[in-house]
Amino acid sequence: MPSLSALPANRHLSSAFLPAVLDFATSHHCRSSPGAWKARRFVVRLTVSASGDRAMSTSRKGTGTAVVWFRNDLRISDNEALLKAWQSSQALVPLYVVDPRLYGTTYTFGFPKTGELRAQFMMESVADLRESLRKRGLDLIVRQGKPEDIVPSIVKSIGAHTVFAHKETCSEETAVETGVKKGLAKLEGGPKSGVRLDLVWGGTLYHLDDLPFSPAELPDVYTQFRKGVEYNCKIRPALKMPAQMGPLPENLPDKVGEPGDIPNMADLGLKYRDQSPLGVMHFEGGETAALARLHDYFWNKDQLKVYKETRNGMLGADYSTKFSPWLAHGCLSPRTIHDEVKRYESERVANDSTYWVLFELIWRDYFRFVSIKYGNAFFHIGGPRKVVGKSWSQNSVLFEAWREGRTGYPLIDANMKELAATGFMSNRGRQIVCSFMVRDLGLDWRMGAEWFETCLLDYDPCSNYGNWTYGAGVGNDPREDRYFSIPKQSATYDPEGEYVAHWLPSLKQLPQKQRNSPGDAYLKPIVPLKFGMGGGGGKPNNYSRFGNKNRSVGKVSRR
Ligand SMILES: Cc1cc2nc3c(=O)[nH]c(=O)nc-3n(C[C@H](O)[C@H](O)[C@H](O)COP(=O)(O)OP(=O)(O)OC[C@H]3O[C@@H](n4cnc5c(N)ncnc54)[C@H](O)[C@@H]3O)c2cc1C
Ligand SMILES: Nc1ncnc2c1ncn2[C@@H]1O[C@H](COP(=O)(O)OP(=O)(O)OP(=O)(O)O)[C@@H](O)[C@H]1O
Repeated sequence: MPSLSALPANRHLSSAFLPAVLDFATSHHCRSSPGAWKARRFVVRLTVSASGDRAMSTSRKGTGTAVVWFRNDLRISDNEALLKAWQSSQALVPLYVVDPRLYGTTYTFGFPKTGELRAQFMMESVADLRESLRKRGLDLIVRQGKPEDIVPSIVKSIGAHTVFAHKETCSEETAVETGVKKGLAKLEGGPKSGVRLDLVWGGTLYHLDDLPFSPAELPDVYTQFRKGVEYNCKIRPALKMPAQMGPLPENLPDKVGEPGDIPNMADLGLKYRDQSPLGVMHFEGGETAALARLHDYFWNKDQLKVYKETRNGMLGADYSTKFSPWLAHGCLSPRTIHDEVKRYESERVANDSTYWVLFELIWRDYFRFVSIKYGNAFFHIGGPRKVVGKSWSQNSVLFEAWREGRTGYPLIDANMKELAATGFMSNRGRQIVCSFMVRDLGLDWRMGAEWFETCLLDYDPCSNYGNWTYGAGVGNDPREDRYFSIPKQSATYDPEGEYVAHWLPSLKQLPQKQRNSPGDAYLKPIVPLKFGMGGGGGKPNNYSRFGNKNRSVGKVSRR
């Protein structure tokens, strides 16, 4: 079987390569059995005891028909819901439901719930999934409506015994799961009809069942979580998927009608808009593009070995992996990335950088598990820590200036323009604009979080609200007063003003050193900075958790 590194460089994977790419897996095995955390306490141990292999069987012994309901798992590789549906049936129907609520408005401030660029990315991902399923002898049924109505109606038409899907954690998504369950229970025969919704866990690096603590006991500090999982758990290998997964049920069109068109932007009530060519790269939705990016970043460009030094950049495709949009929609699984990191470490080099990609993916896991622990508090103004007594302004003049990139601070304005034009912003930029909005403008952090929810290609409720509550001092951060000084951040991360001039062309005419403090040559700052332009202040943050270049990493490195 060809390995990823044997694939064609600098372009998307050809269809001929895809099935082989999807089947790669490593020989790592998981220590825990499902549900094991329930019986365990959080005990940090320095060794991992292997209690047996947990290789997923890929034989098909099922009966009847099953449905796989695709949600934020728009991939074939490492897809346990798909694999289980295939194993438990003789015929399988893949289904994607375009839920109109996702194209409504955000909860508190009424922004578009899904902006045009993310909607486009999602539909590209669905189209790519359909192509890949067709190559495996299946197809994708696409319907518009509420999953609570559509899933049971498809089940009824084809007489399926089980619906397999991935479990989500936030209340909007879990409410849909509950609705689907209820809809299935209402089918002829009621709950006794025996049609089941089988929700499987599958979007994280560490499996929920393998955690050394229950979600309720999850540590409130990231480092404790990370050490707990690193010392006690093994990451499961990406699942092997069968090369062919057909057949579809006989006479499927007679039962359910045509497979259904993938909506265009007008169908979703949106206008087509392309990502700005000024963006870090063009993000194309779908697993094919995701695997091509993984291959390109790790193997062609060999960037993984320097990731930790470059990851705080803001310009260009390769300062960081750019995996997040694909991860958010499940086009790429973190375990696939992990397997590839391990292969890279054995074939090329293992260093702090190769580890650091996993370190960041553990942050992603952490916020997902935190969302289980804290439920809707994650979205409330007081956050997981239920902070009360802080005054939060909703001043629309300040907010509009922030959102449109007109604050008079080039670093803020450039980042906000990049977000609106491309649906992407660097991690460095996100931290800075969040701090400025909350600490300097004193605005309600939820306005920022909801605007990010609209715009980001990689929007994911857990990572977004987790990071916003963290940045606003109401989340999982031992420090409440994390402040990013704009002068310091500009001097460290954009000393020549290249980034700001890229997004604010009028600054190009200024000498490089002046671009981040242009004085009268740019807009008047909308507010003074909390700690002035000196760049210091009471508690500036040059020592963020995100491991910038000023920080010694020895303490967290496992090596
Ligand atoms: C205010 C704010 C809001 C954010 N909202 C989101 C969001 O909605 N969706 C999202 O995926 N990320 C979010 N992030 C996290 C982070 O900024 C992005 O994941 C990262 O910039 C994506 O670029 P990359 O894939 O090149 O990351 P890399 O630096 O290459 O990191 C690799 C992967 O690690 C994960 N990761 C890295 N940093 C974080 C982090 N701080 N929290 C969680 N996971 C992380 C991502 O999955 C990322 O793809 C947010 C950060 C902040 C400060
Ligand atoms: N996937 C998601 N994306 C964005 N926001 C979400 C998501 N899931 C849940 N939420 C948010 O969760 C919150 C749920 O609010 P709701 O009023 O239904 O419950 P609540 O009364 O606030 O919570 P509780 O009943 O726990 O007190 C809303 O703020 C909603 O926007």
